[in-house]
Amino acid sequence: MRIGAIFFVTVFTIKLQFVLTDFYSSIFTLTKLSENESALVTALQRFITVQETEGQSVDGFLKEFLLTTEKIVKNAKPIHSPIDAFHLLKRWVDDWQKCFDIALCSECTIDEPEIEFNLSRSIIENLLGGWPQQSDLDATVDAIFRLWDVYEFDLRDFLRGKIFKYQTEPLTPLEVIYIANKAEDAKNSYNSIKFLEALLYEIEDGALPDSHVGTTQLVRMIASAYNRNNMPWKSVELLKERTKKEPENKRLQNDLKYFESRAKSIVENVTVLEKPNTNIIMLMPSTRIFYEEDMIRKYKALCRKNLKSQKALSKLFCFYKTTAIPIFLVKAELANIKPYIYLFHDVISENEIDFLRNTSSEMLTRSTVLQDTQKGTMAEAENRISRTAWLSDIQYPKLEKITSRVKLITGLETEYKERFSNTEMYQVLNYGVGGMYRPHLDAMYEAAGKSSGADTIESGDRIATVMFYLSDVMYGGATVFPKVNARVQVKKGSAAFWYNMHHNGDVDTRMWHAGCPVLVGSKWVSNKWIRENGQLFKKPCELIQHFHNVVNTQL
Ligand SMILES: O=C(O)CCC(=O)C(=O)O
Ligand SMILES: [Fe+2]
Repeated sequence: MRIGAIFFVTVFTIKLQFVLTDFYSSIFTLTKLSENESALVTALQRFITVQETEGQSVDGFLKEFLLTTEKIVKNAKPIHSPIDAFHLLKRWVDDWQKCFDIALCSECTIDEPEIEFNLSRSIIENLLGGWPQQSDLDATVDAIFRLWDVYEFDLRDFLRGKIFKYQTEPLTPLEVIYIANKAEDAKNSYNSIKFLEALLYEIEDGALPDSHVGTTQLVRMIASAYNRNNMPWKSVELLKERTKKEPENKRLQNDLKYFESRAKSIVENVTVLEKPNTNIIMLMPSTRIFYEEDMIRKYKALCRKNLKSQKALSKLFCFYKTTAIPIFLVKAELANIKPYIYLFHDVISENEIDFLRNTSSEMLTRSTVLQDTQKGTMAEAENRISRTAWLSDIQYPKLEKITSRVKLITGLETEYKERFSNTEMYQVLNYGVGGMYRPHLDAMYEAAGKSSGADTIESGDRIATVMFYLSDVMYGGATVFPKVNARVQVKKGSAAFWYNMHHNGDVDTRMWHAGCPVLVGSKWVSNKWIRENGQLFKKPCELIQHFHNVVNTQL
């Protein structure tokens, strides 16, 4: 019986049809996790009930966790923000795992509730293609730091679950300390101290509960962090303030004495806690692309502008087409003047968007970052936090209609073929927590850190990009062009179009662009890359006039 049980569990565990290497890299996969949590709750409820009916004592953690999680799952909200993702992953990686560990029983037989409960885990793991790991949680904390760095949202609001006008469940003090510790582990004292200070102020103001962590303990943690950063005078200041409130506290007095002597012994006290250079480069050090500081500064500034009001946005680069424009555009290109990015509104229907997203969904959960690298290069895969699916016009003839529309709006040949093609398959992307695509050029040439494959030799390079927006995003996620100071806001049903190459075949190095980190929402886009092949006798732009009623180039 016992051997049977072990065999049964093992079969379920190893019979994964596909393996998800991570969950954080797409909001879609995180949503799958959230949708399956109620099955875990049901399994835990059943486990507790059976144990109680059998007169066995039930572990206190299980009962308490069930109570809180039942409520959360009942009122489950979509996974929109990094806070939602953090809560979800923390539960799956730490708490649910702890439940199964508690119920793990090597001596049990198959008819015992422990086996049934652990089996339910294997079934769900099998269904999902994996179980979230510590690395998912770490990536989510990284995303929080990256988003704070780029968007500079109010940290105290953030702890209360508020990101600009979006409101979700607050972080618990223990969760904030967890995040602060992760920053400390990454030698990022600035973030660690800022998160702890925000927590202290929130607790002192009564906005967050101080359960589990007393404010005294928090003050001691902050003081010691300042001391580690050669700012013992700051530790002294904090503790002096605190000892006034708790004159009897011996620990505080001891700490104070120690920091006072440290302050005296240090010749040069640091006066300001330096914000580390936590730009997005440092988060993915293995990339082969080196960014100029200026590019990153502009990238961040453009991403941030995205959060300003529509009114402020409309002052930016703005350009309307008339029937006379195409000629003017060609001239502008030849004269090496500012390149243009066209924005088309309502260019893809709800029905087509659903088709692209739904058809990709299953592929997204199967595709791993590694599979993605087979199409591009390692550097390309590391450059973005998203999941990717490729849909071919041949396999899905419904897509041909969209492809002919691309031909109409661009004036370029767009037929998709397996070889010597005018275009590539549709690439559908869903971004993850803080998901982004770092600055890059779409053309495949070497200097952009990409290697070109056989298809590039046969079909030519990516002469132009048409990118459809398949979702709205509440905050963040704009497409920005740091070298030409342009930004395209995410708008469901719109498409952006630009040339990646000059008419002489050289890559247009002004067209560096990036997907800004997604702050709140789930961003879906689809690229249709147009190749050089077959475009020789085309006069790009000419056909735009036939479509000018859907053209709006306001960026
Ligand atoms: O998502 C975005 O805004 C940019 C995506 C992009 O540039 C790409 O997929 O090549
Ligand atoms: Fe791109």
